[in-house]
Amino acid sequence: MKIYYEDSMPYAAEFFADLGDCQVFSHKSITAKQLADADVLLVRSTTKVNAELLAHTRNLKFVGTATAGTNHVDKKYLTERGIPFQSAAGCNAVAVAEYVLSSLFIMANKLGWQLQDKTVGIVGAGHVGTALQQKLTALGIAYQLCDPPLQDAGDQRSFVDMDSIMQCDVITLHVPLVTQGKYPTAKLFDALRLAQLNEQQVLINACRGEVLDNAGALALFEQGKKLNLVLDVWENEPNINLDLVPHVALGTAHIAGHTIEGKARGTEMLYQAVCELYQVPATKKLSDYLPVELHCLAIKPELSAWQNFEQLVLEVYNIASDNQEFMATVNSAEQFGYIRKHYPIRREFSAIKVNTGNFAQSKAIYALGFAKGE
Ligand SMILES: NC(=O)c1ccc[n+]([C@@H]2O[C@H](COP(=O)([O-])OP(=O)(O)OC[C@H]3O[C@@H](n4cnc5c(N)ncnc54)[C@H](O)[C@@H]3O)[C@@H](O)[C@H]2O)c1
Ligand SMILES: O=C(O)[C@H](O)[C@H](O)COP(=O)(O)O
Repeated sequence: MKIYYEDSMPYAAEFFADLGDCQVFSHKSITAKQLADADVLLVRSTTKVNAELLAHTRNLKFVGTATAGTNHVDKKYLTERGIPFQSAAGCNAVAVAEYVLSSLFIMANKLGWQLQDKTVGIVGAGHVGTALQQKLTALGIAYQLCDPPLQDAGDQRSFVDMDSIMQCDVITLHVPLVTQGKYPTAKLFDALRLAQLNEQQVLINACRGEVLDNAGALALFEQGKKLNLVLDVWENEPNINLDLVPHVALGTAHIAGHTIEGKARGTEMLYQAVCELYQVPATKKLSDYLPVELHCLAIKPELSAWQNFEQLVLEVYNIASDNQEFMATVNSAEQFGYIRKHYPIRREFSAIKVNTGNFAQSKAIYALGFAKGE
């Protein structure tokens, strides 16, 4: 079996080496001819999988993306050719939820907020939206959910419409990029909707850049409109609109899902899918490879409950550092790609033990996802 995998998939060599002849490739240089003998093609979102890329493949039996988003894959074309496809749904939901939580603490400091008084509007209540819902519940922060497709499908949670979402203090977007159908998400936040936001609201986009009209946002900024935007994703990556960058409150290079766990879980999910397809027992698991985190944090009794929540969250992931590097260095498509490719190892809360002692809010700390200390 000839397996081609993208070089940004952590632990791909460890997972796939025994299954066949593995070839690692870069999205920058891969050609249709090189893939001619592929049986299995494994990518992340930087490789566009379409008729052009697969033009020479004759034996292709599986395409997988180790990501949640699938808009870089022409699924219709794969179906027409009868090639099974699988994504890694949910692999990085916790990572994105932790990114949003870090943004909330930093934005609360900037705006002089008490987070416990604010309401978060979650648009898209799938894997990421639900992971975020759980963390907000742990902290006792109010939220509203908007997800018409899930509501139609009979999800029993309580949902609101976009008009109610527009009243929330924070609006955070977690939808796939959908260009057609009953509930499209492309430019869901167009210039008209952006103009309705007031200067006390915060809008976070950590799903796909095309869900928010970047040119529209820039035009509003240039007209003097004050918007609090947190952008992890940008239209037309990696050729993003660099003029927009200095206007955003927090900006990052599409790394919300880039914890080591989030990325590696994607690889593991594709390993399981390939094993199933080839009816080989899946004997390897992520915990065989993930570095054991020895870091242990402690509650500080002299701080309030909310100060403790904040110090724990920011100790594990502080978006302000990523924002600082992004703002200082992003000046081209190449640099955008460079930041992503060289993103330092980031862990999820679950890798960090917290000693809570007799802290009254211990339950909340563990419900946030931290591991139990002594
Ligand atoms: N920035 C990152 O690193 C990162 C990481 C993970 C995912 N993502 C993006 O975020 C998206 C969501 O991820 P997920 O794992 O939660 O996916 P998911 O499929 O589990 O959930 C998406 C939810 O959005 C809902 N939805 C679709 N159209 C909608 C609309 N018009 N209005 C409201 N809700 C709508 C769906 O019903 C679904 O429940 C992915 O498709 C991907 O594009 C980005
Ligand atoms: O859709 C996803 O899973 C995320 O956007 C993911 O973080 C993309 O990561 P990349 O493929 O660019 O490494």
